[in-house]
Amino acid sequence: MLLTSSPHLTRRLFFAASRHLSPCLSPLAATRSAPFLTVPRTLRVRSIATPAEATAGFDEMAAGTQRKFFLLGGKGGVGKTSCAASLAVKFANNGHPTLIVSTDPAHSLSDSFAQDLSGGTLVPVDGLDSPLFALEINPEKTREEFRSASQSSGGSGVKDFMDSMGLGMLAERLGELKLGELLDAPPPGLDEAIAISKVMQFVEAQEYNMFSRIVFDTAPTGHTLRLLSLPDFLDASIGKIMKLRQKLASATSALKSVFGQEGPRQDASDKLEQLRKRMIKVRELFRDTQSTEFIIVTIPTVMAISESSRLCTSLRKEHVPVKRLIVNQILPPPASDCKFCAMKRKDQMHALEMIQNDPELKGLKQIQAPLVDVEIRGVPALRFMGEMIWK
Ligand SMILES: Nc1ncnc2c1ncn2[C@@H]1O[C@H](COP(=O)(O)OP(=O)(O)OP(=O)(O)O)[C@@H](O)[C@H]1O
Repeated sequence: MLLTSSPHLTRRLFFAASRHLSPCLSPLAATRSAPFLTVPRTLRVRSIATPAEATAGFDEMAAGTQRKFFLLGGKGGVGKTSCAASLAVKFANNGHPTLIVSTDPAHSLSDSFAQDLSGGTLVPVDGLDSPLFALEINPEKTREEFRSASQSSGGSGVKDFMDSMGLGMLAERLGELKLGELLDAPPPGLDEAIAISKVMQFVEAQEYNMFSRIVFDTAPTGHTLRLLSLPDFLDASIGKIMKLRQKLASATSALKSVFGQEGPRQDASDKLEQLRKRMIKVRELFRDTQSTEFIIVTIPTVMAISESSRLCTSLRKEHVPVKRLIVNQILPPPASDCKFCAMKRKDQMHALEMIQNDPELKGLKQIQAPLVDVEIRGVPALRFMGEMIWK
């Protein structure tokens, strides 16, 4: 079994399990003439690219036992899950009971850890000495929970019912507030916002107090931006529902016996109020510089860096703390006369220069991570990646 707490041994075992690409494409090819198990890999992957911070500042990230949240996000396929999972493993190895949460509807935590972490509940990750748990949020389930609470508290079902009771005027008001639209056809991104509120529910509960580091593997940029702006929208929308419910309560007091649903309606009302409170907490959490940090993950291509710059602008607009930028999958200088590698590397260097000149990104602490010639999969590989990135 590929489990060990020794970084050196981990590296050796990881390499032993490695699958090799074409020597031309392999950034490590030049050093492969020597038996590869004995070559210190850290030396081989350090000599890359343009100015970057020497370390990620992991000590600062790991300092203190108060709970901290790290959200990793960026363009699709840049390595968000690998970076998030490697950070979670490193936190756990440093003694932090850690939870990694995927808010990406297309979960890949199970693939990244090479073990089944699905099911929408906390699952312990095997292969570590210290506690690491994973949670792949099930958006469909949370959407249904929200929908049923909403439907029973003023959605289109209530509207039809009120029409039939001859309370057309109130029904029109419902129409004005577009509640039917909100409740019957939730806007894109609602799944994630609800999912995050679910996470709050988890972290508020006593038995989850143990986690001092919570790492979020978020969905690609578009979804994540909607997630970050939705708490405001939902807070306002739910607020409207709540106000309307109060109006309804007085307007229909004479018909109470007909409605005859005080118990269930109160339940639904409470659920909405709880949801609204959680939304406010989520919004506060996203903006709290003491406890939260959004780490942008990118790769050295013009497209990815342009998108990262826009993401950074949006995060700042939302007052989400962002300090670090991971530039993943950087090719080391080609050690052979591979023209493809030379061209690719030149392209990457050009993209890295963009970061230095980008008003949004140039102030971030830049962490460069090399493209390695094996797929990052399983705890030993993630531990290895964590040692490269989170220094
Ligand atoms: N530095 C790296 N070197 C080599 N392979 C890498 C590196 N980083 C990530 N990968 C590989 O790239 C692929 C995509 O990585 P990952 O799933 O972490 O990206 P993602 O941004 O989370 O993707 P998605 O947007 O689809 O969720 C995986 O096969 C992973 O092993």
